[in-house]
Amino acid sequence: MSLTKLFTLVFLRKEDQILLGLKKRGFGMNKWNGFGGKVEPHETIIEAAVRELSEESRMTVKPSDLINIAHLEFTFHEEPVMMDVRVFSQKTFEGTPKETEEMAPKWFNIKDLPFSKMWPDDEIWFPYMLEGKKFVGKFHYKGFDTILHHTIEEQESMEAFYANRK
Ligand SMILES: CNc1ncnc2c1ncn2[C@@H]1O[C@H](COP(=O)(O)OP(=O)(O)OP(=O)(O)O)[C@@H](O)[C@H]1O
Repeated sequence: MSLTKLFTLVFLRKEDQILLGLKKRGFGMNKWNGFGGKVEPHETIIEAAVRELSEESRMTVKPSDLINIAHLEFTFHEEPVMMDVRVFSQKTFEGTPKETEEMAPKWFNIKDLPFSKMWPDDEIWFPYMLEGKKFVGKFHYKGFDTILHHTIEEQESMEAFYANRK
């Protein structure tokens, strides 16, 4: 793999609901997803997670409140780039979700998620997140609709996973 790009992905939770946003432009357009984007060179992963959440939904979280629940890796057939996605979940936040240039946010009941309008990998790993598990998921795509293969491994802690990764 010649190039790794770092991304964040944040999910806010409220009772039996989860906040998703309909992406209005760019990568993943017309799909529901959590809020996130590329980590810029001058910022930490946590700073990027807080910034992207605010830019895309106008919701605010304290950096120290964000809980890293998963690490996802996406690769694409015959593409040299690996997407390294850090996933966070949080029940403590401030604000009312507002539509922005990039996303239209909406609360969904966790039993009624719009998987047919989400990334195909979401349907595979969301159950782990919704059960409160920590995990590492790796997905290899052909195009943007077909997963050629994937793995998911539960983790004791994400800190231990990153510490033990070479
Ligand atoms: C392939 N399967 C996938 N499954 C679930 N989620 C996926 C994903 N692939 C990308 N994602 C997430 O989608 C966002 C893209 O962010 P993206 O719009 O590219 O970033 P950013 O806002 O910095 O871009 P611009 O400012 O528009 O250039 C980012 O949260 C990233 O984690």
